[in-house]
Amino acid sequence: MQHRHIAFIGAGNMSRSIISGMCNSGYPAINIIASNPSMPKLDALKSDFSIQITQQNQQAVEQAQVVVLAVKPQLMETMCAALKDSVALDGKLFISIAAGIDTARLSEMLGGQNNIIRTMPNTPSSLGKGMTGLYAPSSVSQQDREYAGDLMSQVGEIAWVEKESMINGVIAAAGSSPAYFYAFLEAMQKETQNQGFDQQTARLLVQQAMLGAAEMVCHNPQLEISELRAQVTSKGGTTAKAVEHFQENGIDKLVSGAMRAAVTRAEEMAKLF
Ligand SMILES: NC(=O)C1=CN([C@@H]2O[C@H](COP(=O)(O)OP(=O)(O)OC[C@H]3O[C@@H](n4cnc5c(N)ncnc54)[C@H](O)[C@@H]3O)[C@@H](O)[C@H]2O)C=CC1
Ligand SMILES: O=C(O)[C@@H]1CCC=N1
Repeated sequence: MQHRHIAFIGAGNMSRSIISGMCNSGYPAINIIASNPSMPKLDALKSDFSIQITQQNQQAVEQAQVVVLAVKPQLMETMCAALKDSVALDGKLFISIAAGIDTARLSEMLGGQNNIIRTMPNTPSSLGKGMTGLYAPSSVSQQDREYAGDLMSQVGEIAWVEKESMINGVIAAAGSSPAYFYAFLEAMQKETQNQGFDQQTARLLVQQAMLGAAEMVCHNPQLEISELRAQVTSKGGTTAKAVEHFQENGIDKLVSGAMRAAVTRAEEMAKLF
């Protein structure tokens, strides 16, 4: 990928994951700068990856061709207002990773800049196992799209969406969803402990089952997920009873309700911020 000068505004978990993926795949650290109001996360980034650091956003952005907007959604407006008043932004590519702020609103926050790509990554990016959805309005060049796609490919798989509203679908399916799996595993671990196992063994049992199941899905793209489920489910056996219990208690409705709640919240956030 092109090694453009890139600034990360906000040096939190997501920025760290992306920076780690970039450095591991040979992106020159000298071309990466991160800014954050406090020093500890910056110091860690410098010592782990030898990137440039600063506490001044404008200093990071001045030299950068690409600016990653990586602060929490509720802080985006104040951060962008200070930025547009202190640095010339024309000609730069902006890549937002924030949930619930659309490109039109980001453009407004940035004083009319319109070279903006929206992305929605997830936390497994920290292990290079991320899933990122991307959206670019038609005003963004092919070269800039390629750059953003290459960038997010450093930390996992990517999928472009045609319509911006579909980014909210990406949030529900991939951005937020690691937490759904954790919630499911927490419940499984608890019940495994109820069955008499100690905490550590209970965790090992459920986490290894989850890892194995995930690998089975990834390594068998030719099989529908329902077929993989069928392979575990002996007629009249234990799995059939467990799956029946899920179905009788409305697993599909529960899951779709949770995903819709995530989409609805993303829509609400778009109005709030
Ligand atoms: N955590 C997740 O699973 C995901 C988060 N996101 C989005 O990523 C963005 C960042 O999230 P995280 O990295 O999890 O948050 P985080 O809280 O770890 O990082 C945000 C960083 O921004 C810094 N910051 C606050 N005000 C600032 C300012 N004015 N200028 C520069 N830096 C400032 C904070 O000190 C913090 O280090 C959010 O917008 C979130 O919606 C997107 C996908 C997944
Ligand atoms: O919960 C959130 O709002 C963010 C976006 C996706 C994951 N975490």
